[in-house]
Amino acid sequence: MTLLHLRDLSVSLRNRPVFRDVSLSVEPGQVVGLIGPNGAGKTTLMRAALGLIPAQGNSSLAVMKPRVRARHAAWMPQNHEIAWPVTVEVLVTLGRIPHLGAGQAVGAADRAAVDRALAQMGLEALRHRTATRLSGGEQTRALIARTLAQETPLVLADEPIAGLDPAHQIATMQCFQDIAAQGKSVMVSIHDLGLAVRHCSRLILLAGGRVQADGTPEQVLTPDNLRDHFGISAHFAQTPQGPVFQPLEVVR
Ligand SMILES: Nc1ncnc2c1ncn2[C@@H]1O[C@H](COP(=O)(O)OP(=O)(O)OP(=O)(O)O)[C@@H](O)[C@H]1O
Repeated sequence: MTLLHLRDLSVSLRNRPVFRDVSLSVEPGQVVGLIGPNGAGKTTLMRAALGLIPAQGNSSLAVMKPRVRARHAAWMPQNHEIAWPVTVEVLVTLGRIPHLGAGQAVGAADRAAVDRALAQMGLEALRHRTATRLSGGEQTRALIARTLAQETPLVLADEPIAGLDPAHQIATMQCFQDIAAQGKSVMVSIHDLGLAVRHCSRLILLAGGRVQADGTPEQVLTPDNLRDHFGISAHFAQTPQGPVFQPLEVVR
């Protein structure tokens, strides 16, 4: 079952084309890293795929009714600010709203999903703290937990690991791999190519208004693509500890 299908998706913002004719499918079991330089259109692509902004072409998510879509795809936006001074537990429980009927109270299954999400993000000790009084990285983890609590087949996350410490960056990417191993999929925009090559099964390189490459990290992070679309050179090696990618120099 395809979890996301985009066909010829194009977006212009204020009459400026951001990207055009993007076609792709996301199948179960994938951690898809959406990569590209600043302003390439990664956020815009995910928002258009979700139907949050107008687009030309087709997105299988955008045509769903909001309630159906919220059970199919969870969305973590790039802005990691929390608006309300609720506890972490309450914030994460908000992820269960798509699963509740009108007026239906949170039940045992919802509480279990919240507990799982808190554990996945290592937030048990913070569950009764006021979310707005957490550190920036802790707030980000709470928002990831809310997204996970939705327990959808597909997760779309916009730079979720930005601002996390190294251990939590790795743990979060491993959590996404665990989700994919359950037959779900995660699409994540990410600037840290070192973590992307280690934890993403597939990379989609968006640049110059187009998908420039789509495949395994080895297929996408070629010296030519790194030079042409990121303006860098890099060291990319397979090691006994897995693939290691280190950006080296700006080459333009
Ligand atoms: N509301 C808007 N109105 C007009 N232009 C916009 C708007 N939002 C984004 N853009 C433009 O669309 C382009 C793509 O922006 P987008 O945020 O999708 O890029 P991105 O790849 O996510 O970037 P980053 O890596 O910096 O987060 C940029 O040129 C940006 O200036």
